[in-house]
Amino acid sequence: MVATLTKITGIILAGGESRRFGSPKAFAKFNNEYFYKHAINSLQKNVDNIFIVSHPSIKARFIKNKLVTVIEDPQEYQGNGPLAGILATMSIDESDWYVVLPCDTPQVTTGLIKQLISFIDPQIDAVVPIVDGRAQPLIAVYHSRLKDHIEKLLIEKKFRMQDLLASCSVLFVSEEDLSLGGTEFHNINNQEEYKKLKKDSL
Ligand SMILES: Nc1nc2c(ncn2[C@@H]2O[C@H](COP(=O)(O)OP(=O)(O)OP(=O)(O)O)[C@@H](O)[C@H]2O)c(=O)[nH]1
Repeated sequence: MVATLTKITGIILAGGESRRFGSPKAFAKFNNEYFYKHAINSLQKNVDNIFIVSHPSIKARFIKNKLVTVIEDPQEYQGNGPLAGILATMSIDESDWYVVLPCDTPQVTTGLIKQLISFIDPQIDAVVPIVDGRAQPLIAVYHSRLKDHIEKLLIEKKFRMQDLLASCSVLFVSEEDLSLGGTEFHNINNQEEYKKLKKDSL
């Protein structure tokens, strides 16, 4: 729970197809924990509640509890990418801010999420890190006022996170602004990257 009256919800995106990986990435293991569990661990001390947004075929496999709810993408946008998952959560949960995480960055930390939240400012719509010169919109914080805008983008078939970033007020934070361990943003797309992750952690 955060120490202010601002309500913050975590969104774990787990509705992708994992085609390159070959099986649902949320249930790959790192350090004896499912990938999605690492996302929960990094969020739980920083947010008031957590939504996992997944698809019907794997929804039942996630462990739910008082903090964690599992939902699906809106049917009309299933398979259209992360924006639908963010909208699904904003539509049923009333928070001020939403911390978004993918389910395939098992090295994400509580400290990183805490730092991202520390940049929240009522004047902006989103806090998005820039790592290795690239914006990281799937490990970022979004204000609830973006809900109608995200819905409009989806109706217009603008499904890319970039479409959102280009049309709202974003505070981009650099690697220098964040004290990083270096691996927090590493996402796992295929078996080769997964093997390397496990090897490097030995
Ligand atoms: N809720 C939701 N999450 C998604 C969707 N598409 C991707 N994600 C999530 O976004 C993150 C990054 O996804 P990607 O690795 O780009 O895509 P993927 O579909 O999981 O994998 P590939 O099929 O190999 O492209 C992962 O956590 C996915 O589960 C979607 O349509 N809905």
